[in-house]
Amino acid sequence: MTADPQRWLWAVGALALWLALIAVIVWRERKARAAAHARSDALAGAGEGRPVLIAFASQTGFAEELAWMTARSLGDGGVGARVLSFADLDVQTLKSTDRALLIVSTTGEGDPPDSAARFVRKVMGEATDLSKLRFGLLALGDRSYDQFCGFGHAVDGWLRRAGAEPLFDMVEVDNGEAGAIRHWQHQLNQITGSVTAPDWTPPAYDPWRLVERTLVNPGSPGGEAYHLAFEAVGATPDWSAGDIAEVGLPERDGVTPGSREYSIASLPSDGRVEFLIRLMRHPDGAPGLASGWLTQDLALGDQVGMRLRANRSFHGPADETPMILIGNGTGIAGLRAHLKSRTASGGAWLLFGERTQAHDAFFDAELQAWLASGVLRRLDRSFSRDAGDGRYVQDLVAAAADELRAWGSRGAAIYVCGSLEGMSQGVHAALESALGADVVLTLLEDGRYRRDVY
Ligand SMILES: Cc1cc2nc3c(=O)[nH]c(=O)nc-3n(C[C@H](O)[C@H](O)[C@H](O)COP(=O)(O)O)c2cc1C
Repeated sequence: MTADPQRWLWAVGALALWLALIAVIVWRERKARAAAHARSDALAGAGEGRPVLIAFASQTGFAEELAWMTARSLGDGGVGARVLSFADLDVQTLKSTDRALLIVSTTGEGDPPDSAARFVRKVMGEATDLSKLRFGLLALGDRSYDQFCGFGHAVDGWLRRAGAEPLFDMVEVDNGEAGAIRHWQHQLNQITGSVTAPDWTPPAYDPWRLVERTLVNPGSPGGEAYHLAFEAVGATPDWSAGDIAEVGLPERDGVTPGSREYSIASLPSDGRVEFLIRLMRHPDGAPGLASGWLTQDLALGDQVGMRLRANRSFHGPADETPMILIGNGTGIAGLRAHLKSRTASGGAWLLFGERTQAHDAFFDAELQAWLASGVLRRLDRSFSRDAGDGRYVQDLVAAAADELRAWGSRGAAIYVCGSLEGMSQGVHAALESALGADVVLTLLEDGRYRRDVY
């Protein structure tokens, strides 16, 4: 114990500052939730009788988008709806609801979205009687993964075991397939008694023009990575750091191959949407469909169809909250948008891994400028192919355990962007060793550990 009054004053001051910071974070979070609740309440009052509960578990925003479209369709058919994220869903709400529509995606290797982590542990971990509940389930997934709609199946099985009665069989959506979504709309019509098919065509693509393309890693032992910039042909829309762009692929042999999603690396204030895209190659060396088209075939001045999608689960925290950004390869794109939107207030720490310092230190000049301005408090990079280094980003996480704990105790939020295999799993394990598995789970459940991995 110290008797020095000045030290005491410093300690009390630091504690007061910390408490104020936490209060601001909680207040901001509440404000955002209150806005969503207000939107939901307006829809809940749309019809007669008890509103249908619509709950979504979304990692990259698609399930959330479909949840609001579902609510609007019900509202148009005279049925009120209440929209909730799985993050806000509890067993009491389910018990007191007679009809629920659940829209859930699967991430990782058959895993639930991060925002559903608490629901999985607290609600699905316990036996419950939901025999008064009737439900419909829309499961989003992608058949190229081993566990297609893994979380959808887990929720379906759990609800049935709890005695809930399905209104119709689970609708599975493979990679946004329009036919399956139309089938879901058809089921909604059964609920509202409506015969007209609601217009659910996703928002049209807007035209954007390629204005810049630079190979950023000539000579790299890794695949070529390109920095691309597109300007809107019409008005530039608004978006936030963490959001995603869907780029429509051109028709080939009469077939439209759908779209590809890329993390946006810029902000509206840049006046353009920027990406960092790796040219993928097939084993025979042929370029990948989307990355080959965007990085090789498309010429400057050419137009593409693109729509921007809110990816709320990767939006940034309040500016006062320190951010720990972790990523590898082209995953720096989404992290760069966050760095661009930061001020020196909360500051950021970037841990980044690539192959070689000489060729793959992406956005180095910008990072140095952010270090100088104080936005970036600390920069740790590893280069796995460099002699004398050989580390991956997860090794940086492991080596910085003490400092991570210190940032954690100041309320920092952790954002991970990059490859799922290897990187995000390795980083997750390294975070668990550094902070403890319980702490990592709590961070995940509190939205202070967010991931955008692919
Ligand atoms: C990193 C990642 C992992 C995924 N893992 C799976 C999976 O294991 N099984 C599956 O069916 N779909 C998987 N998907 C596909 C998503 O479920 C699908 O894209 C869904 O439409 C996303 O919806 P959301 O934006 O609401 O999260 C994965 C997608 C990503 C980006």
